[in-house]
Amino acid sequence: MSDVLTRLAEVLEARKAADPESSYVAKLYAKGLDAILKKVGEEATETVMAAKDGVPERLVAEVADLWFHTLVLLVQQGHHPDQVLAELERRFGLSGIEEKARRSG
Ligand SMILES: N=c1c2ncn([C@@H]3O[C@H](COP(=O)(O)OP(=O)(O)OP(=O)(O)O)[C@@H](O)[C@H]3O)c2ncn1[C@@H]1O[C@H](COP(=O)(O)O)[C@@H](O)[C@H]1O
Repeated sequence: MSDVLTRLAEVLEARKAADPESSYVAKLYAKGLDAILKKVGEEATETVMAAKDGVPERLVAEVADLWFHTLVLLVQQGHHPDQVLAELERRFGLSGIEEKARRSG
């Protein structure tokens, strides 16, 4: 669905076999689930602070960090970003049908 997400997911999957000293992601995997969840929480907080500060470039950078760490979480848990994109597409498809019915009805 998204070329960037697909390629990044491949790299994140490959990092499961990498030396923790050679890679940020491999080091995070080695620290375990709690360390990954802590990063997701920190990046979510940093995203909120960036939005409050009103600096658009910072918000984009923090959301990128947040998305990245949620991707690490998904892959570590044996999932793939395509599953999330499919869920969003399903919801969008549903709302699209509702919207169409509302307009025609
Ligand atoms: N897209 C990213 C990416 N986005 C953010 N980050 C890292 O996420 C961290 C963000 O955390 P913070 O903002 O809290 O900064 P920090 O204080 O340096 O963080 P900590 O080291 O304390 O965790 C930084 O260390 C960033 O380098 C990323 N690290 C790696 N990638 C990509 O992931 C792939 C695998 O990376 P490696 O495992 O390093 O090879 C590569 O393709 C990289 O481009």
